[in-house]
Amino acid sequence: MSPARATEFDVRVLEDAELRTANTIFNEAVHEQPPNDEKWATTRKFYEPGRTFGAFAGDTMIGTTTSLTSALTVPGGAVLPMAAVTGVAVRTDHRRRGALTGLMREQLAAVARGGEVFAALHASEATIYGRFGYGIGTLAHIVRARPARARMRPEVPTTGTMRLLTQDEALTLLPEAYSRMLGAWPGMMGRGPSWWALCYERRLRHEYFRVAAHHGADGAIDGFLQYRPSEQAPADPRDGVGLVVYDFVAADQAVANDLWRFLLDIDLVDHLTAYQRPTDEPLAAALVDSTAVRSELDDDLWLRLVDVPAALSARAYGPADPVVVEVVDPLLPANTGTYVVGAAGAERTEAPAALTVDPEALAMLYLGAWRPSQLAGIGRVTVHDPAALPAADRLFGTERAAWCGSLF
Ligand SMILES: CC(=O)SCCNC(=O)CCNC(=O)[C@H](O)C(C)(C)COP(=O)(O)OP(=O)(O)OC[C@H]1O[C@@H](n2cnc3c(N)ncnc32)[C@H](O)[C@@H]1OP(=O)(O)O
Repeated sequence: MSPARATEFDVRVLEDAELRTANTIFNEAVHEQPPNDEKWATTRKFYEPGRTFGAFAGDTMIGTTTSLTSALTVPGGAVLPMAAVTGVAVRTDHRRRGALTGLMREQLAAVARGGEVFAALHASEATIYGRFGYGIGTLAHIVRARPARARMRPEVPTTGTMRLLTQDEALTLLPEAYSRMLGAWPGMMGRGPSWWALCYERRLRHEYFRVAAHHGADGAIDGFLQYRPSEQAPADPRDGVGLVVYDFVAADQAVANDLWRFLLDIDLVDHLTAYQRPTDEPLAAALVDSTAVRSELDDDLWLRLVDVPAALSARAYGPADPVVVEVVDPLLPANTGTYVVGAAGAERTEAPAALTVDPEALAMLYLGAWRPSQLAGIGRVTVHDPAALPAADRLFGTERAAWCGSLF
């Protein structure tokens, strides 16, 4: 899909003094009350200097987008710079006139100029961002559990201890703990100070969130949870509340077991929802009653390869014969070209292409969320040489399912 729509608005980088207006436009677009002065003092910390754009009708800001400085773990373990796009909104009275298109064009051009290899976002609606070259790069499960029925099997390994953290402990201890786990999954993203301001400080200081950490045998934090009740406590506490888990990071399966055990053992909880769990998490099999949890497939990280040559050459590939892939990218034409992808890496070539992809399909393949043959079967990869598909499936496949696990 090509973003052919023209924009009738001026788009430029915002000054610091304009950020609160941008934040108000975003809050109103997602039906949230804009922050009061006290909450704004925390909220503004996630706006990094020079990374927020505004779209203007004359002197009036009518749309905005911003991004956090981040990074992406790619298959093989390399970590590359990424812009984590958020705060996207256009005022209701100026929609469908190209404001978003103008904002996306300017933002992607700036990300490319700044040398960030990827842009990524979580989409409010799945129909918006494909036209700008974003594709679903990682999938996740929404897990719904009935704690009363969800008991762990006795043989499930346990390790270390759980502890509730104060707000200050969470804000000081978790960034370093997370950075040690960043390479564990392809698809995990770097969490810089602006991410912690947006997703921890703002929530902990102004809403009712709890944080619990897991300490390993050496005393270091190797897993943690952020959660809150999903609704008002019932008049009769015995009816139980709903709990929603916003963050769940574990260094390994034994730690994840303990985090789940902790969550499922919290008293006076009727139902529990955890978003963004890995699609290959074996939780149901860890329970006495495997039907006490239900998993629903969800889109997770929408990825945009901004520098295709750098992205293709940075990841590891599975063992297979090389395949020549053509990329057609009307929005960032420097990416358009033909690449030979093989077990040893990827580089530009003049050889004829076996497959042709647009940036959205490439993003869906890049972290292994889909196989090339799957996308070929639904017409989203153009096949010039069908014999190349099995090799392409092996090349782009990953040892474990990619997982992002960070909302923003
Ligand atoms: C990463 C995040 O921050 S997620 C949060 C995103 N923000 C929101 O969802 C807030 C509510 N929505 C909005 O603010 C706006 O509707 C936006 C930002 C989604 C779209 O802004 P607009 O200025 O109306 O988009 P624009 O006019 O540039 O449209 C671009 C194209 O996307 C399409 N499009 C835009 N919004 C939608 C939508 N919600 N559903 C389907 N298609 C859409 C348009 O039809 C248009 O298609 P075309 O080029 O083929 O004609």
